[in-house]
Amino acid sequence: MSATIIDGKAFAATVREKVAVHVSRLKEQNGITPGLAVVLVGEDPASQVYVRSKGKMTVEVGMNSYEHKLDIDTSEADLLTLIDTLNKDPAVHGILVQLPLPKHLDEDLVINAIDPAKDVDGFHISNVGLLGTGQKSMVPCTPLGCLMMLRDHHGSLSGMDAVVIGRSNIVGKPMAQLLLGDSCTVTIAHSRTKDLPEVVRRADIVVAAVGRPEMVPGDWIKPGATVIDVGINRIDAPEKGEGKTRLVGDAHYESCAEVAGAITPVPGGVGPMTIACLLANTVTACCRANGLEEPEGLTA
Ligand SMILES: Nc1nc(=O)c2c([nH]1)NC[C@@H]1CN(c3ccc(C(=O)N[C@@H](CCC(=O)O)C(=O)O)cc3)C=[N+]21
Repeated sequence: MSATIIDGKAFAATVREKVAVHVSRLKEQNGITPGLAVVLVGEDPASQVYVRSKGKMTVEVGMNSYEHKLDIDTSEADLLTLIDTLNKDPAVHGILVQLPLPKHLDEDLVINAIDPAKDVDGFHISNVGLLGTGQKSMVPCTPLGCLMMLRDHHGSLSGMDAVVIGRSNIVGKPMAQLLLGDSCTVTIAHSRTKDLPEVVRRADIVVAAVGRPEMVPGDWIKPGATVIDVGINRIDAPEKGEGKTRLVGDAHYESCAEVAGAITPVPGGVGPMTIACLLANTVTACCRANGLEEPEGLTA
């Protein structure tokens, strides 16, 4: 059997298209332009690339993009002052503070200083609590993108066995909540899980989100299962030439694709969906802030 490739890049383009339609409607009918503020502390090259790509796509869908680049040794007080200003700015509907932050800054404190209504990452404790209790919230972008692809591929997820590998606050835990919300039987596996291969072999849906290159081999996958690969790992690729690298996921793509029913590639899978969902969340936040009807199909 050879897996269907779930084309996250193409799917993300359709999500951005929907976002763009809603943005133009907001502009024409309501005179409102959604705005997304991205805060980057320090000069991590990978983070700079992501921030640039987010800014570009924000503008492409017709929204306003506000980039705040702060010095690596910015004080916590100064960062909190900026967040307070953005919280109060009516032109800003979404705020994203790029993670990880430099070590001298308390990540939890900073995230929880964001107005939950503008927390388009869905990382604020109040959004985490709302999601956990099945109430309307801002949903973390990566798990939301995974859910959209799964719903698109399967229709209903009800009754399916899902295994999420990884228990992070930004992917594993919210992913499990979303799958539970769609009536999957959910297992969260992690580094201490006993007999991980056996646990994964039971799954109809495998979400790999650990950040370990190619750690899930094909012989862990139940024939026909769907593999959602959240990992984006850069590894050496001497076969491409000296000093060259390539991106791989947390699943071993070739062997998994032989047994899976469907699989997301890396790159071109979950990554582009994460950014598309960030834009979707910004439109949702803008509609909620203005008491307007929310776009359909762009939230959980
Ligand atoms: N507050 C916060 N929110 C985030 O959502 C957040 C963050 N901090 N910090 C960094 C990570 C990383 N992240 C990615 C998004 C898209 C791709 C993406 O589109 N990747 C392409 C490949 C890009 C390449 O070629 O390097 C792909 O998978 O096809 C990757 C990584 C969001 N993050």
